[in-house]
Amino acid sequence: MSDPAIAANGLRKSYGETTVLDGIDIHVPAGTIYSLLGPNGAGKTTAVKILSTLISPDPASGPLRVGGHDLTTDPQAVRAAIGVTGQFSAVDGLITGEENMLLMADLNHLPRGEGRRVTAELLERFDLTQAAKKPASTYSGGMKRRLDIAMTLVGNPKIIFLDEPTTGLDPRSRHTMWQIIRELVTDGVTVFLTTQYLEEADQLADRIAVLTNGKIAAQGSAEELKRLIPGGHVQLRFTDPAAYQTAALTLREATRDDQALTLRIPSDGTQRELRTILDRLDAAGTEADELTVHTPDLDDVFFALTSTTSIPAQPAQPKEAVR
Ligand SMILES: Nc1ncnc2c1ncn2[C@@H]1O[C@H](COP(=O)(O)OP(=O)(O)OP(=O)(O)O)[C@@H](O)[C@H]1O
Repeated sequence: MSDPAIAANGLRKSYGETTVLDGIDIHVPAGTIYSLLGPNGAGKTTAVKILSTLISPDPASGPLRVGGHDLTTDPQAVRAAIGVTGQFSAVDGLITGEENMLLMADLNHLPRGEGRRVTAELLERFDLTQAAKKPASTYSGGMKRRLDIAMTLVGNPKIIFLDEPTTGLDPRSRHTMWQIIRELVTDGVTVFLTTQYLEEADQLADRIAVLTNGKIAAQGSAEELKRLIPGGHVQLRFTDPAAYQTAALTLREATRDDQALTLRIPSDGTQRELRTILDRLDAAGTEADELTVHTPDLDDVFFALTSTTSIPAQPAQPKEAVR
């Protein structure tokens, strides 16, 4: 297996008495999307700045490697492997989109012809060819973000840090950006994404880490995180009262709704649990007309993990997923 794109162990950062990152571990396999989620001020931007060599970690941190290079001893090699698109865009509004791109090509020491070729290709890819000769200050928010990512790609980075890439964008531009991020990964790029939108992490990330109080409170896929908090259940709906009665006698732990002919069984929604329920129904010779798995959504998880109180016993009404 190849080296992880990012392997940070015991990452620490304090400002005076304030501990912002209290020894967090981040492991991102190459070619995947990792999302760091956390409330405002949790330390997401600090983590991005450290991993992209903009600020130093505390010396007490464990080994930190990005792109296979040690962050402390070989920051130049890390810089050559990464691209960063931050909350403060690198786009210069006074010059055209094309000129911004050519400037990046110069900064990356691309020969002139090569710079022009890459610029034309990226402007085309990000649907900016028509606007290429206009000053970037005339671009919409979505166009500026696309130009910003295009500029990051001029250096052909293997790892890209996107710090809140869709904040302030309208839904259509946000979806375009999601598509761009997915395509980056298809091309083999690793994406480290911070976002304040849970839906964004849910849509894009292979792995999500929830950062709170300087520590990672939980990490996993969106589905794994959703299973961490209570509220999941399987609902079975019947049209035949006799089938319903048989099932209710078989699944005695279920909550009954005799009017609606539905049974609700607490479950984490895993394949194993579903199979067990279906096997028990089979053994009793009965069959449900509809089976629905209800899982808490990522909002429920986020609030449960980042609130100061413990996980609520009654989370908000879970979203439904008919399977
Ligand atoms: N240079 C600094 N000196 C002192 N404190 C700092 C400095 N930079 C950041 N902080 C503090 O570190 C904490 C984390 O900030 P950071 O910007 O990393 O959070 P964030 O999770 O990115 O938040 P947001 O979503 O609001 O951007 C905040 O409390 C912030 O005030």
